[in-house]
Amino acid sequence: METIFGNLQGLKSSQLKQLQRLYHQRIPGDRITTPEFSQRLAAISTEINLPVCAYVNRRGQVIRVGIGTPRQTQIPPMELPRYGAERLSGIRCIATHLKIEPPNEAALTAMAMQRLDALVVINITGTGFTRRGGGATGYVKEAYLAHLVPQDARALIPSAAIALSKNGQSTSWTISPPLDLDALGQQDFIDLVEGLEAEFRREFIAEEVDADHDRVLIVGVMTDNMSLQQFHDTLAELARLVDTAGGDVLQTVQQKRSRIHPQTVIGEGKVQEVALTAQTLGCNLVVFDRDLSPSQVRNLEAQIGIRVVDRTEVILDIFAQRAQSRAGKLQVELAQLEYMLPRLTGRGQAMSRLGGGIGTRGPGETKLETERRAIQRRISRLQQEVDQLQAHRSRLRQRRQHREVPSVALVGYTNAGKSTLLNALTNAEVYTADQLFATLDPTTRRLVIPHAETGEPQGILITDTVGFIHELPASLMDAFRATLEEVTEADALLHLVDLSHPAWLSHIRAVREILAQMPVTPGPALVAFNKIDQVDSTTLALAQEEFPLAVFISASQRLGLETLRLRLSLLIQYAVDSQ
Ligand SMILES: Nc1nc2c(ncn2[C@@H]2O[C@H](COP(=O)(O)OP(=O)(O)OP(=O)(O)O)[C@@H](O)[C@H]2O)c(=O)[nH]1
Ligand SMILES: [Mg+2]
Repeated sequence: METIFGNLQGLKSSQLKQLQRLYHQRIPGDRITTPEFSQRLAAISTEINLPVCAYVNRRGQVIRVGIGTPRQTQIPPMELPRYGAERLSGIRCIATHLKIEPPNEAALTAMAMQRLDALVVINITGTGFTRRGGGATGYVKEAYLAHLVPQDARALIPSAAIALSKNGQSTSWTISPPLDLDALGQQDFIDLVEGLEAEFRREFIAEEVDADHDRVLIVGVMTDNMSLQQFHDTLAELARLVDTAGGDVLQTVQQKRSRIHPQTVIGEGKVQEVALTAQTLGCNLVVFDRDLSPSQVRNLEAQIGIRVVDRTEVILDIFAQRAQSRAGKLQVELAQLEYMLPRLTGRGQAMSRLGGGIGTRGPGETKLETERRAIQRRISRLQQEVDQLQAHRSRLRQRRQHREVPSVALVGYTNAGKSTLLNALTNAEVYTADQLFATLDPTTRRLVIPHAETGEPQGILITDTVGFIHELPASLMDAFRATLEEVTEADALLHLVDLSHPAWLSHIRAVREILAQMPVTPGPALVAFNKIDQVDSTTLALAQEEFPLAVFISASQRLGLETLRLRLSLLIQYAVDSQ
């Protein structure tokens, strides 16, 4: 098909034919362009008085002709051949430009985004003629040859999260001095691209962190309803989540917006910047700091050209990696399917909205339907299993209650030190780590504390639970209901807070919000501030003032544990009395 891209309005059919005939041109494999081809392109461009771009592959075939600038005619990422940071796309662009000037930044950016082999910008004179028997001449004033150059991508990763500078200084390309067409025609193209690719490869290998780590670009959007502090906390937490999931965060791009862009979350220019940054750094994953709708993911992926995921997907991924027990795996699978299902449906709807016609009939839609039903069946099976699990746990709990052993559930933000505390109090051996969501499965242990009234030793049960996080994905809440029931069924809660974390106050709020959303109201809670070995006196004083009833401990240093036991017994006493 000889499609001419861009706005064709006002073109004569003879002009359209001339443009289409460009597709029949063949450029010798080792030349960037030939004087004949350049003149011909310039002649058409002069006649229609519009810039024209021709895209040529390594075999010298013209694969795309468009009216407009390189930026306007650029190939959408999804249609580009597969390429990575170590390669070029194998496509070059020969563009005409109506003014006498070197390639501008928009054109160079388009080159970088598509990882073009090269960009030739032909300045046209506005005059010229066609010799008898064909052969245009005199249309070209001069030409510029631009191409990407390898750079040390690590220099692009500042510790503070800033985007590429607006003027593109940090993207590396070179532009030749103005060349005449003969000089341009004599450039050895194969030498140029092979030399460049060898360098790109060398650099890529040198900086490759780990082949099976995702190379991640984070996108943060600061909206009016959040403070700068909140925004930074969110981004820092997202970076930790990505890290925990096994990704390397190479860059963070931020945008301030009063409202989220409905189609792409961030604005059009920012999407371009993300695409460019991701290409330049060789990222293979873009992570957004908020939940994305299925159509937002689609739009973004189409424009950026690499996989785009949201925060929930990262959390689900961590859970999937952590799940050890059968129950844990079951609940994670359920959460993942529940997250996936509306996204599948969404895709189906989008496809049907395109209307009937070639490509929309046949197995596409039906396959999706079948897939959807299969997933739904699996979800109900899993849900049944979770119900059984729930019933089993509840029988265990009844047996305990029957023996009248009071119970306390350890709750708190992820990484607060819950498992460390359980281990310190009961000599349990629960896995602890400076990672988010180290624990998925609840562990219950017996703990002996003095009775509040008699002072006699009494046994209670204490359960370590899965950590909470801001905006805990709804699908996780649902899937983990069997596990979370440990929280609602306990007589009382011990709410552990990492006081050494700068966002401790907002962590308390997040935990309380999640507790408030639980179907059954949990028992009374005692707040315990942990990691006081890492806390300065100002913070300590502030916490004491805000939470006069709280206990201060260090689980790992075993500080304040005696006081904690005493306060726990008071809490139990109060909880049991008020039941
Ligand atoms: N400095 C200090 N570090 C602590 C203290 N208590 C726990 N930690 C550390 O905090 C990190 C998290 O501890 P965990 O016990 O795994 O935390 P958790 O609340 O169970 O976390 P999740 O299971 O991931 O939700 C570990 O690296 C612990 O060594 C403490 O009192 N002081
Ligand atoms: Mg834990």
